[in-house]
Order: sequence, then C-alpha cells, then structure tokens
Amino acid sequence: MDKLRIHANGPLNGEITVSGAKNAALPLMCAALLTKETLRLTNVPMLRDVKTTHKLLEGMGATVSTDGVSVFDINCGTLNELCAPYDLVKTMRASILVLGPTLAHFGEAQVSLPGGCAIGSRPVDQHLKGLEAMGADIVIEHGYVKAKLKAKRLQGTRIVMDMVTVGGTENLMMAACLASGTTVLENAALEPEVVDLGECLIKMGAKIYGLGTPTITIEGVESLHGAEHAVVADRIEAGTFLCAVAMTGGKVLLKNAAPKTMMAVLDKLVEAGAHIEAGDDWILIDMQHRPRPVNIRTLPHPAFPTDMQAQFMAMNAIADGPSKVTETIFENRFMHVPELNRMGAQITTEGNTAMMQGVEHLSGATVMATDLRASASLVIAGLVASGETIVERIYHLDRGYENIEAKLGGVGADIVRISE
Ligand SMILES: CC(=O)N[C@H]1[C@@H](OP(=O)(O)OP(=O)(O)OC[C@H]2O[C@@H](n3ccc(=O)[nH]c3=O)[C@H](O)[C@@H]2O)O[C@H](CO)[C@@H](O)[C@@H]1O
Ligand SMILES: C=C(OP(=O)(O)O)C(=O)O
Repeated sequence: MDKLRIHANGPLNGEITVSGAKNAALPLMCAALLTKETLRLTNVPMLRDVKTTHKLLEGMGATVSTDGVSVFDINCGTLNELCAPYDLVKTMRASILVLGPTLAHFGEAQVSLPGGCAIGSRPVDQHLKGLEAMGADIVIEHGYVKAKLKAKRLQGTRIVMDMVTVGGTENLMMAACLASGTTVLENAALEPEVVDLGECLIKMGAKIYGLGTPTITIEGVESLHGAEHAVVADRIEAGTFLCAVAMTGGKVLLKNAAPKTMMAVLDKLVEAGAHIEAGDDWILIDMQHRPRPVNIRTLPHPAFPTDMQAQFMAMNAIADGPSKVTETIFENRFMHVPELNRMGAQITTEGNTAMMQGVEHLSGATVMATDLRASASLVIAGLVASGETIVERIYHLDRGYENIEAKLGGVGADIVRISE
C-alpha cells in the first residue's frame, strides 16, 4: 500500500494547476446513461473514483474511451446490464448516481444500497422517495435498491426534499430530464457541482431552469443527445492547496481555478490573515505570518463546505489562538482529530464541535486516515511538522487528489510517494 513521506521544507512558492472536480466528474459520467449518443467530458481528473466509475459503466455495457489524461468519451447506446454491483458501490458512494438516469432511460435499475462510511451513515431515502413520487416502483432486496417504472416513463411532479442533499438533487434532476411532464425540485442543493451537471444536461437537450437556486424546474423531454462538457474546477482541491500555503507561508498562484464557487473558503482564509487576489480562473495567495484562528461551521453551499473542514482544522491547529469547528453535515467527520493530536495538535471534541488551542509547532509522526479529506489534512499538517511525517493508507487520498505529491512538490514541498 502506498504511503507519503513528508518533511517540512519552508514556504511554498510557485504555481499549481487545479484539476477538474471529482464531485462534478462522477455525476457527469453517470449523466451519459441518459443518452444513446456519446457524451464527451474534458478536464476530467484522473482519480481512483473516476477509474471506478469507468469500470462501473463498462460493466454495464457502456463503451468508454479516454486519452488517459483528461478526456472521456462515454457511449451508453450499448448498455446491456442495468445493475451497479456491491463490489464497486462499496468503494465509491457516488455509484448511487447511476440509479436515476438508468431507471429513467432504460425503465429499470438495480444499485447496491450504499451503506454508511467512515464519515457517517449517509442514507439515500430522499433519492428513493423522489423517484417513487415520480412513479417508480422501488424495493430493497438482498442489499440492493431495485427500481422499475410502473408506466412507460417517469412522471414529473413536485418534490420537496427534507434536507439539502447534493446527491439526491443530482439523481432526481437527471431522472426528471426524461420524465413526462414537469418536475419541480424544492429545497434543491445549490452546490457548484449540481450546477455543472445541470449545465451539461442542458447541452444534452434537457430543459432545466433555476440551477443554483433552491427551486429547480425540469421539463421532461423524450430523449437527450450527445454533447461535450468541461468539468468545473475542483474547489476542494484548490481550497486544500490554499490551506497548505496558509500554513507554510509563501506565495502560490492557482491556475484553472473557479474562485466564484468557493467564496466562503476564500473569506475564511482572508480572516486567517492570508492576502488573496482572484480573477475569473485564478487565485493568488500570499501568506507571510502564522495563521490567525478562524471559527468554522459547515453547512450546504454557499456556506462553508464540509469537504474543507478537516483542512481548516489542520490550519487552526497551528494558529495563534483558540478556535472552534462545528460539523453539521456528517455525524462522524472528526476522524482526523486523534491523528492531528498525535502530531502535537491540541484538539478536543464535544458532540459535533471541535475546540482547538493553536500550538506553535507540530511534530512529524506516522499517521493514517480513514477518509479522503482527513488524509488531506494530515498531508498539509506534515508540511509544517518537525521531522518526518508518514501518511499511510493514501488510497483514500487517491480517490480525490490527482498527483498531490507532484503538485505540492512543484511549489517546493518535500513530499515523496513510497510504493510498497
Ligand atoms: C449538503 C452537503 O454538504 N453535501 C455534501 C455531501 O454530499 P452527498 O451527496 O454525499 O450527501 P448529501 O448532500 O446527500 O447529504 C447531506 C445530508 O443529508 C443527509 N441525507 C442525504 C440524502 C438522503 O437521502 N437522506 C439524508 O438524510 C445526509 O446524511 C447528510 O447529513 O457529501 C459530499 C462529500 O463529502 C460533499 O461534497 C457535499 O457537499
Ligand atoms: C467524502 C467525499 O466524497 P464521497 O462522497 O465520494 O465519499 C469528499 O469528496 O470529500
């Protein structure tokens, strides 16, 4: 299993190119299930989860080709298997996103029910409730969601989601594209990845209104066609690099970024004392002192994202004062706390709140994380820790960061992948 070996190496300086967003690329790949024509996706990050989705779609009979760098051509005209099996779903929760499009296009779908994971229970009841309201017959049998159309097509309807759900909004929006009549999704997610998916669906011929607002209206059409779409920049990868620089100090330009999708994160970095400048597709961070502590409360977009919570905790761990982080999206997303404490951080938790006393120095240790962003927080902590930090089990990191060691190494970090 691969590990990362990290030594502190002073301030980071230079340029990093941000990749396409994992959390946009995976639903976009699933959107190909809505048409028999080819969907071409560009700016796709070459991540473990993208490879898993590739495998999942191929296993269903889709024809998938890639240049191995950032372009995918997906054609679901050859689909012959309407099932997403347990062995793939268990490694990647986004697999549930094949449910809506497969059901809407092919009349039935089976997806292994994703269980909980390291960060919480992660139910999908809102996805199922919405599809049922649109006329699907759904049973759960042998660990699988088995969905079938009762009529020839799903039927548009008004669906009020009980909470803001990113995956739920995506699944229902995709399904509604091929429903007969109009679907209104109330309390829809505003996340940039939902907007990106909607924009691609519109290119494919869907009629969607209200993207980026809590009410999304979809007028169903009989069929969608092929299209080409560039995946939006990864705001979480970008945010992770910005936190790294806020911790090490230095001056780094992020290219191919989407600053408008990450205002809450940029505001918090400014509060931490970073000088930030941004244009349409770039962000410059300049940090010349120890970070100031910032209080964080995770909430749906446009508030502070749960996927940046662990990285900000690493930054707060070395800030010049105490701070508080409250996680409201997932019940168990503090797995990085004991590992950061092993590196000398002083963090205590009470329920969904973590309290940090900023310390002047972290010390390197062998650490491991059980989820993606927790692993990222340990990597950036390693960049300022004295001695050697070994981050184990980086297959979590490889799910969501493309070549993190090369990108951080390119701006001066001492970080090496050890393959065993
Ligand atoms: C709103 C939010 O911040 N969503 C995050 C969530 O998206 P993801 O799509 O994985 O999760 P959801 O947005 O669906 O979940 C948001 C909340 O709703 C609950 N829920 C969801 C669906 C459902 O059917 N029933 C239900 O109870 C979840 O348990 C969670 O507490 O994790 C992703 C990976 O970390 C993040 O990129 C998303 O930003
Ligand atoms: C937890 C994450 O992803 P997933 O929902 O795919 O597990 C994430 O992107 O931080």
